[in-house]
This record gives sequence, structure tokens and C-alpha cells, in this order.
Amino acid sequence: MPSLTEYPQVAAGKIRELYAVDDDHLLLVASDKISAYDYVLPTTIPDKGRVLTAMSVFWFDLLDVPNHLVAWDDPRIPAAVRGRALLVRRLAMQPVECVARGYLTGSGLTDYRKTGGVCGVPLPQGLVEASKLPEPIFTPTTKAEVGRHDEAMEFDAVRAAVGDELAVKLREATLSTYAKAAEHALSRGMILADTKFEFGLDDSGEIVLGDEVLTPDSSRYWAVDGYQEGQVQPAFDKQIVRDWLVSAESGWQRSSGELPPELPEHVVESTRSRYIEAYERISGKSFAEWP
Ligand SMILES: CCOC(=O)Cn1cc(-c2ncnc(N)c2C#N)cn1
Repeated sequence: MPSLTEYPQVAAGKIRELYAVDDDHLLLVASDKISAYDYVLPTTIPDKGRVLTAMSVFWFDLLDVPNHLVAWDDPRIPAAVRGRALLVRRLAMQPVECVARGYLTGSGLTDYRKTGGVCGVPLPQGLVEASKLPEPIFTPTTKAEVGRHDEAMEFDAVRAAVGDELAVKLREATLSTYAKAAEHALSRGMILADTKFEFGLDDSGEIVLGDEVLTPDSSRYWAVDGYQEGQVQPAFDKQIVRDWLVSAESGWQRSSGELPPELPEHVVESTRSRYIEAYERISGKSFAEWP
């Protein structure tokens, strides 16, 4: 069994790292780090990396779309990260964050209030926070540099970036994959409000689903119970953390620009439970059975 130090690191995000295994394979490793209000918090959530990896594996198996997953249990995966790492095949990743939205919130709502639509896609008047959209929309963004925000792209910008034919294929793959996932989530009592996919091309030029998929870090999940149009929905996984950070108890002021403080044990434990609950509701499996 190799050690992670044998694999050169090729990319690092706030929460995840990517390593080169060989010419054709990469290792996508999820940490237990958690971010809130655009900060990576000093406190980790035990098992978060394993839960989100288990969720990606579940979704890759459920969705019948070509994807980059080779294995999550393989001799090439170092023991230290087994269960929170995906062995994937190397793709030519496309320079577009492929976002699908079924509900209006966050930056999409801000865009709508300014322009009447999102990423140039016109929407009906009268929509409010958390409104369900008449049909899901493709609202791509750029892949921003580390430390910068992704920027909204209109469809013409996607065409300019990848060409007309591939732009259409990316939109179709994004919306059809979102629809399948949202339908399954709803059958499990969860609203998949939006999600971000990354696609690459394999050697035959086929579109292949990459990155992590349909995790609470790449998606907004809301519980159906309690869904109320017109108000900000609690994020299934991070709301406890967000609420504590802006409560008097934390002693932290979001506007201060200071790093957030350590989380108390009860917030860590409740958040760990929320991640496990999200996985178990969506997958119908027990997290205790994940390696
Ligand atoms: C540190 C986290 O950042 C990323 O994983 C983004 N990223 C993905 C790739 C990638 N590159 C080739 N083939 C792939 N299958 C993938 C994947 N997934 C590169 N950066």
C-alpha cells in the first residue's frame, strides 16, 4: 500500500486535494475541513471527508452517466485516506462550473433581482427567496482562481470557452443529471435546490462527469419538511455552524474580517450527525457500513 507522499499533489482546494497516481489516474482526497462565510474554519468535523466521499460514490452508482470514478477501494489508495478518497481517471476538464438550479436563492436570486433572470436566462416576474423555478436552469460560472469567487457566465460565454457543440452538450448533461438527482432526493424527503458539476472529456472526446458529485459542499440540500417559499432555507448540513458563528455565544463578528473561532464540541457533534443523516437519507444506507 503506497503512502500519500508518493503521489505528487497536482491541485489543492480549501477542503480537498488532488494527487497524481500515474499518467492515467488521479486521487481526489476529501478532508474533514468545513467552510462557512467563505472562511475555512479552524475546527474540523470528524468523518466529513468520509461521508462526502460515500455520497459521491452513491451518486456515481445511481446516475447512469459516464463518470471518472475508477474505485474508492483499491490498493493504489493509501490507507491513511481510504474511505475519503476517489481514484479517478484523468480527463481533459472543461473550464466551466456547470451549475443547475431548480430553486432561486443565493447569487442566483441576487442576479434575478438585478436583471430579471440568472446568467442571462429570463425568468417569470414575482419570484422570491427559495421559489421553485418553472423548470431547472443552467447557470454556469467560471472556475475562479484560489481565493476569488466564481463569476456568472452567460451561455454565449460558455460557447466562446468550449465551442457551440460542447456548450450545448454541457448544458444538456448538467440539466438531465440534475433532474435525475433532484427526483431521487425528493423521493427521500430532500430538496436538491442546486448543484455544481464539473465535466471533462476522455480520450474519445466523450463528456464524462468528474469532481465530487451532489455532496453538501457542491450542492444546496433542504429538508422538504419545513420548506417555505419566501424565506432563506436552512442549509441541511451547515446551518448549525452558521447560526452559532453569528450568535452572541461565539464572540465573533462576521463584519470584523477576523478568522472565525473554534467551534464548541456540541456544534461539531451536531454537524457531524447532520452530514451522516444527509448521506443515510439520500442513500438509504447506514454510514456505519462505510469503510
Ligand atoms: C483539489 C480539488 O480540485 C479539483 O479536484 C478540481 N480538479 C479536478 C481535476 C481533474 N483533472 C483531470 N481529471 C480529472 N478526473 C479531474 C477531476 N476531478 C483537476 N482539478
